[in-house]
Amino acid sequence: MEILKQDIKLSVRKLYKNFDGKDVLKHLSFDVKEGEFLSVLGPSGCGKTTLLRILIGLESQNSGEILLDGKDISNLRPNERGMGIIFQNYALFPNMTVFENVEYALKLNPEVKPRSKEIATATLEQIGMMEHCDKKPSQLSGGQQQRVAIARTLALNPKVILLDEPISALDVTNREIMKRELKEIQRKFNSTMIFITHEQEEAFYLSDRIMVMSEGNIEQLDTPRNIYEHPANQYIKDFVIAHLDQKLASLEKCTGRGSHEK
Ligand SMILES: Nc1ncnc2c1ncn2[C@@H]1O[C@H](COP(=O)(O)OP(=O)(O)OP(=O)(O)O)[C@@H](O)[C@H]1O
Repeated sequence: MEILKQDIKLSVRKLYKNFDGKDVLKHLSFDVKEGEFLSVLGPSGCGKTTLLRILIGLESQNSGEILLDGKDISNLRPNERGMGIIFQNYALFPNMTVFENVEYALKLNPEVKPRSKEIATATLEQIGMMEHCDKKPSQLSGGQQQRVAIARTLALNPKVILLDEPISALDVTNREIMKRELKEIQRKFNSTMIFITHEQEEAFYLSDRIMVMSEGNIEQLDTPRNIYEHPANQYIKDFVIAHLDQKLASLEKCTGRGSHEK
């Protein structure tokens, strides 16, 4: 799928990382479009987290470039990159209320500080958490805590939001709810999101495009439909398609519906 140059938000060029003599990212190149939800899908150890940590600046690459809105940010500090990150464990401040958690980083920025209350209120309202604004994180469900973590990131209006397996820590019911909410939030805020996951269904449900990785390489980068209909190689057939078909078959078995009835 071709991307027009003016649509590119983030551009990664020949990103290479070596840990203790092992090539963990093998010269990855890819673009992310403005407003796109891109999933990075791969098994444990394929380099997903390393990629995310390099993008946000928590880890440095051995070589390669990261361009955001055409500007080279490869060597900037994390807080200078204009990106936000949402971790699996939410990382909320336990002693602060929901409102204080969202307002905290806004107050640290002199430019937005005067409007910190207004921005925190608007974001919490949009995300449906204003009614819980005086609660501490421990008084919230896992899904609600995750929503606060998302509100805290969105309030800072980052150019790109990175999500490190944000759904995996939730129980099955909350995971389904969060999946739907995440998609809604992304549409509402028109955010550019890069979502790390090892769950095939999650990636297929949420993404505009999926980047499938194995052992530091990109195996395929395309829309869910194109990947399903035109798997690039045997790895995609085994790791992605076979898994999805298996899930579909067990779903049909549970509901008593055959594939011809779809
Ligand atoms: N700080 C580090 N020092 C040495 N090796 C590391 C370091 N961080 C990651 N690695 C190695 O790099 C490889 C990729 O790890 P990474 O965490 O990026 O994979 P992943 O796809 O995110 O896996 P998971 O889903 O289990 O988190 C692994 O072999 C891992 O052991």
